[in-house]
Amino acid sequence: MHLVPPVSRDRIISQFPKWYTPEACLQFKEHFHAQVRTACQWSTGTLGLKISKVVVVGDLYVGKTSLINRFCKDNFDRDYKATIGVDFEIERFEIIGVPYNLQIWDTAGQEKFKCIASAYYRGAEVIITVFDLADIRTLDHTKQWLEDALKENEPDSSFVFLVGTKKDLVSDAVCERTELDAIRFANEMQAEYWSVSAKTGENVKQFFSRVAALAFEQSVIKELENSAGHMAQIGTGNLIKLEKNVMEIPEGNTQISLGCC
Ligand SMILES: Nc1nc2c(ncn2[C@@H]2O[C@H](COP(=O)(O)OP(=O)(O)OP(=O)(O)O)[C@@H](O)[C@H]2O)c(=O)[nH]1
Ligand SMILES: [Mg+2]
Repeated sequence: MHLVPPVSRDRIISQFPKWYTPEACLQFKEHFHAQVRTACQWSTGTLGLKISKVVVVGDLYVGKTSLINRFCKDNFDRDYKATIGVDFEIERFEIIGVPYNLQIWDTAGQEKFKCIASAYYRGAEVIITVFDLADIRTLDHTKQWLEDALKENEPDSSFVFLVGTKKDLVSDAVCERTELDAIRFANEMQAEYWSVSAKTGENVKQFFSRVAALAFEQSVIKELENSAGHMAQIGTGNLIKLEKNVMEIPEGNTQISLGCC
């Protein structure tokens, strides 16, 4: 029998992680939705794994692989090794007591690999669009990267993040100036904005915790809506039994409109 090791402490999320800046933030909430918390409390402890797909896109050399490696392996390589096509990592979390995985797809920024990479955009619950804070031209290209990724997905089905990397390479003044432009872009892209450094690790854990919490909550809400208040299936093959009157959700309501938490 294979025993699955426990999720590491820094992947256990019990409070809703905070945004980076209120000027480009997807949700201002500070707590998990009350109904989501209730549903998760009812889980039996024998849940299968729930998984969300995350796709990371952006120009070559902006630091996509480094960002993922800092988070998943806690390392940083100064040498550039171009990603060829795509690669992925699976990162385990436990969110308000429920096991949860992010499948993080790292794609190549080089033009010659774009057609391979774009084949993996489909079904992304989260799209992370990356640029280099030390190379402002890469910010200009983020809208095109996002457009290409959105084309492969249902409208309004993905959370979008805009991430400026290599924060350690720019002064605070340059970072602040670039952030003004980036926040404008983020608002136009309906994205949440973050500045990070894979080299120092600044904001990397906070960023991915935020990604995981938003994607987790969204997927639970979708399943509660689909279950129409009888039996919510959280993840493949795992059942969360719910009191009918507790979980009733108005029909056709796709917004998060379950009352304030
Ligand atoms: N100083 C600094 N360098 C970084 C940072 N992130 C990445 N780099 C460097 O930037 C270069 C490119 O990083 P990668 O992560 O390989 O870039 P990529 O976006 O994955 O590139 P492609 O795979 O070709 O699309 C490497 O030499 C990294 O060491 C950072 O936060 N700070
Ligand atoms: Mg790469």
